Amino acid sequence: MEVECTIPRDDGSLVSFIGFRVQHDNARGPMKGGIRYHHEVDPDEVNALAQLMTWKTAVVGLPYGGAKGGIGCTPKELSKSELERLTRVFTQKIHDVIGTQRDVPAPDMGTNPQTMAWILDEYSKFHGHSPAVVTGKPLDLGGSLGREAATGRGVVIATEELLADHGKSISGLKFVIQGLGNVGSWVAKLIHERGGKVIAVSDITGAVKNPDGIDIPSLIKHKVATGTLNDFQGGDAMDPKELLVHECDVLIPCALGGVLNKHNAGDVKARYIIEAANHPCDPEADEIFADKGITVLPDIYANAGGVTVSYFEWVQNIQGFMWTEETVNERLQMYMRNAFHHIKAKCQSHDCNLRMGAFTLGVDRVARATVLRGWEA
Ligand SMILES: NC(=O)C1=CN([C@@H]2O[C@H](COP(=O)(O)OP(=O)(O)OC[C@H]3O[C@@H](n4cnc5c(N)ncnc54)[C@H](OP(=O)(O)O)[C@@H]3O)[C@@H](O)[C@H]2O)C=CC1
Ligand SMILES: O=C(O)CCC(=O)C(=O)O
Repeated sequence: MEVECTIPRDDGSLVSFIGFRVQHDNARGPMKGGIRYHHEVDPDEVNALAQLMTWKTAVVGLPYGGAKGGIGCTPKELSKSELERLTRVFTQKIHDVIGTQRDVPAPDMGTNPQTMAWILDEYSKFHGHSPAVVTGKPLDLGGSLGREAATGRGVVIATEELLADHGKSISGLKFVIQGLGNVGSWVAKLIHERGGKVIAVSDITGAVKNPDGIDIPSLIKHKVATGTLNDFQGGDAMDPKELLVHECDVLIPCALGGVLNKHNAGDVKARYIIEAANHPCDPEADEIFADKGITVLPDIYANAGGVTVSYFEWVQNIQGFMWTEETVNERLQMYMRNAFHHIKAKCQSHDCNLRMGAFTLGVDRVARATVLRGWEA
């Protein structure tokens, strides 16, 4: 669905944005997926991201299908009240296609718990108080403990599983991270806490490196205070284009799609790539990585911690009972570990790599639900 959202700017002038909600599949349950605010949002991208959600929810065994939404805008150029008006108008246009048992949005790039609070409030004007219509909400409105950190925490659990499978652990390895937003900052923090050396980090404002390991809590403090990585005293500035091909053990893209492609894949020096972002590696890059013996942990598994804790949030809202953060984190670990073992089993039975194993697992589960419902052609 494509909708035009016209809002008054703070100066009274009118401006229009195009918003999308794509619902890909609901064989396994209500559709689920984030809403992205970014200037590159377009129908093809939202469609591809919605499909990824279908396979992702199936890979981790959640009772959901897949959807995704977005608005083509640059959130940093809009004031808080303009973002609120835009989110409310978008919700007015899509309220009758989303719903607790139909399609449940959540945050993605450029959106956050406040965005979800506005959607919840606007949706509830039409349908009555409906906390489970969105996840990733603020705690005061029924959000779950642990959701903010969940995608990053899931990425780190997935990384631990992969490294353990190769007889390694995070401690002492060198990591490079692209993006220091919700996902990237939690990935960096948790890797640092586990003794990994984060030797280079970038965001949209620049990149910083330190071969001895960056003090991540100080870097995050600096970014929160200044809004940028520039002028951080605990490392040297680097060319952001160099970041993805910087020497390291593990490369973790946590920002945009398509950043690893035929132009730079041949120069990547990492031994492992963990897809914390959605589709950061294009198919040509995948082939180059396979030839170079670089192991890629695919997005539909690696970043599934976010939607897993979104599921926990939805369950808590429906039950009207809040879990402790410890319970959320323990159950997240269980889902991520189980999924890794199920993917590995597919890799073994089909003699394929982790991406193919994850897709085979997800597609099989969706196909079984489709057939059981009697929907097959
Ligand atoms: N949030 C979630 O729960 C989930 C997110 N994902 C995926 O993870 C990725 C990141 O999402 P999230 O952290 O939520 O988004 P955020 O908007 O919180 O953060 C995005 C980060 O990417 C940085 N960035 C943007 N463009 C560039 C660039 N060209 N080079 C380097 N850094 C860049 C931003 O920089 P700056 O800080 O300067 O703006 C910011 O640090 C996306 O691909 C998303 O789809 C996947 C699963 C769940
Ligand atoms: O938490 C969710 O429901 C969706 C997260 C998401 O958009 C994603 O995994 O890409």
